[in-house]
Amino acid sequence: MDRRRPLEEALDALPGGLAARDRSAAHRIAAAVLRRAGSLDAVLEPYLRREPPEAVRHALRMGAAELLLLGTPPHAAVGGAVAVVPRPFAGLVNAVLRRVAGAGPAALEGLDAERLDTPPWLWSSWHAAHGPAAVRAIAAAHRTEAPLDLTLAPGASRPEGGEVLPTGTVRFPAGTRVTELPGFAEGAFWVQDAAAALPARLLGARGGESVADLCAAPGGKTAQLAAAGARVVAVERDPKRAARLRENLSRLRLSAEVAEADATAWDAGGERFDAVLLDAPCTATGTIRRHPDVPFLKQARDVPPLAAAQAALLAAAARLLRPGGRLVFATCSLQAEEGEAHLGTAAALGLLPDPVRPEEAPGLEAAVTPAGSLRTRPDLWAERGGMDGFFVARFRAPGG
Ligand SMILES: C[S@@+](CC[C@H](N)C(=O)[O-])C[C@H]1O[C@@H](n2cnc3c(N)ncnc32)[C@H](O)[C@@H]1O
Repeated sequence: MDRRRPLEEALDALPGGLAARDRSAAHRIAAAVLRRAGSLDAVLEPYLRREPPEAVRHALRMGAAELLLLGTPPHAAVGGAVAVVPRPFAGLVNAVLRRVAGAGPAALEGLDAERLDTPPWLWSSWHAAHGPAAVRAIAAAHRTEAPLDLTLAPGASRPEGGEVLPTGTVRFPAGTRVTELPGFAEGAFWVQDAAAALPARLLGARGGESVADLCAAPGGKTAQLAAAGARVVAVERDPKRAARLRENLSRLRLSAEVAEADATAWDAGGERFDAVLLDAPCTATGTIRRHPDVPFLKQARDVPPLAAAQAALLAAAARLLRPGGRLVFATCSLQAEEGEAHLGTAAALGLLPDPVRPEEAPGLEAAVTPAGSLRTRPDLWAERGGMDGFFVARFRAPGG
C-alpha cells in the first residue's frame, strides 16, 4: 500500500517466497484489508490515542480484518498481529485487538462503509459520471470477492457446476481454482470476466475476416476472435506479456500472429483490416472487485495521461481500418474520461458511430446507453455476483 506496489507483485517478491497455502492465506488477509481499510480504521480509531507507526497500523488492520471479516479465531488473529510488530508495540496491539475481538463484527455495523472504503477522488468521479445511487451500489459491490468467470472454447462442454449467464459466460463461485476444473489443460475454456467477454462479441468477427487486436495480452479477447475463425494479428508492446499471450493461445490450441510492437507506431506493413479491437490500457477502476489494490495504486493524476494514450491508440486503430471496417474500443475503467469522453475523440477522427443494439447485450439491456455504447458496472447482476466495469463503443470507418 505504502509503496504503491501491486499486491501480487509484493507477494511474489517476499524473500524466500511463500508456500502456496501461506501465499493464499496472505493474499486473503491483504485483500480484506485493501477492500475495507477505511472501515477497519474507523473501528480501530476509538482505541488509539495517537497515530501509531505505519507498520503497526498495518498489523492492527490485518488483525481487525481477520477478527471482523475472515472469522479467524481471536487467539490466532491477535497472536499473528502481535508477532509482526516491533516489541515496544506488542502490548498496544494486543490490547487494541482484544477490544476489537470483544466488540466482534457488530463493530462494523452503522458505519458508512461505502464512503469509508472508497478514496474520495473515486467517489466524486463516479458520483459525477454515474449518479448518487450508482456510486453507492458500485462501492458496495467492491466489498465482495468476484466470482470465477469462464469463456468456453467453441464446441467445448461446460464444466459441471457452473451457472451459464445470459451472455454465455460460465460462472463459478469466488475461490474456485480454475486449474482444478476438468478441461483446463485441454484448453476447453479461459478465464474472462462476463463484462470483459463483451467487446470481442460486439466486434462480431467472422471466418475469413482479418482482425487486428491492439493491446492484446494476456489474450482473452484474442482467443475469442481466433475462436470465431478470423485471422487475427495480436499487437502487444510488453515482451513478457506477449510471451504469456503466446502461452495462453497454445494451451487453447488457437492461433494468432503476435506482433511485439507499440500499437501507436505499428503500421501492419500497410495492411488494412476488416475489424480492429482496441482494449486500451487504463486505470482499471472497473476491476476493483478482482484487484482491491487498484484504489491504492491509482490516483486522480493518472487519469489524464492514460486518457491521452487511449486517444493516440484510437487514432492508430482508425488508421488500420479498411473503408467501412469495424472498430470496437474498450476500457475496464469506470472513469468517464477513459470511456464516454472518447466518443468525442472518435468523432474528431471521422469515425462513425455503430450503436450497440440492446438485443446484442442479453440481460444487460439497461447497460446500453442512449448513445449506443455499453457501460457495465460492478453492481450490475449484483445478485449473481456482479461484473467488471467496462466501457465499450463500436464505430465504423467511412466509405466501403
Ligand atoms: C487492458 S490490457 C489488455 C487485455 C487484453 N486485451 C485481454 O483481453 O486479455 C492492456 C495491454 O496493453 C498493452 N499495451 C499498453 N500500451 C500499449 C501500446 N501502446 N501498444 C501495444 N500494447 C500496449 C499492455 O502491455 C497490456 O498488456
